[in-house]
Amino acid sequence: TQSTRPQRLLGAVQKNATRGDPRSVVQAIDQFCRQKEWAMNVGDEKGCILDSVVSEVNPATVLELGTYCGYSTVRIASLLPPHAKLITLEFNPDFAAIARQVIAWAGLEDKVHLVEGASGDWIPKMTEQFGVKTFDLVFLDHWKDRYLPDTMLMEECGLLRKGSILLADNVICPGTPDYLEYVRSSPRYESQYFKSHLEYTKVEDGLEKSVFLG
Ligand SMILES: Cc1ncnc2c1ncn2[C@@H]1O[C@H](/C=C/CNC(=O)c2cc(-c3ccc(F)cc3)cc(O)c2O)C[C@H]1O
Ligand SMILES: [Mg+2]
Repeated sequence: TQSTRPQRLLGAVQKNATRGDPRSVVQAIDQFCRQKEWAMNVGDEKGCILDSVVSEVNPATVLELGTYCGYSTVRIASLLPPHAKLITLEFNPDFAAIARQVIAWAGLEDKVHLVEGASGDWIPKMTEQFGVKTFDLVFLDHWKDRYLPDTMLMEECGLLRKGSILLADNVICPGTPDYLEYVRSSPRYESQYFKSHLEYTKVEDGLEKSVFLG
């Protein structure tokens, strides 16, 4: 039977990356996506912006919405301090299965909790299930029409504190117009756009970094 693109991406990691070396996993995926098959990972160019925001925030608690194959999960987790926790939500079981193996190959399973399910169902359960009070950093990279409703849900559930950072991928391409309008016009956020390019292409895209002001 035919393999899927995520399965072929995992194969490239297992073939070209060194077990326990997150940077080699990231490099193997970027090489696969540039040379073989495009895939919707945040990629190397926007990935450097992601790295700089993670390093600056130095978060103890991170929430990622939309794991896919685990590329950004590995990038983020590899930069976390010792006892920090990254919870990543993925509702497609096939993607989740691939992501688990990518995260394991990188040797980061102790820092990552991959939860299979929909963000809308799990955001309200974060505190009771994982003992998380608030998130220091949220990386939004799931269905683009879910960014705004999930942000409002996180506010309602008290998961954001004064200074929590939201970092959103694809605010230009494919685009998240309602989310962008919200974080840029709301007095409760201070937003900044990081211009970049759609992963592995010359098309414009960027990340929006928004600080929750409480
Ligand atoms: C609500 C919810 N809960 C849990 N997991 C969720 C979820 N919604 C999606 N997910 C999971 O996240 C992943 C979805 C990500 C959606 N990302 C995209 O659709 C996406 C699309 C492009 C793109 C750009 C130009 C083009 F021409 C074509 C594609 C680029 C990107 O960087 C993207 O993130 C996989 C899915 O199972
Ligand atoms: Mg994306």
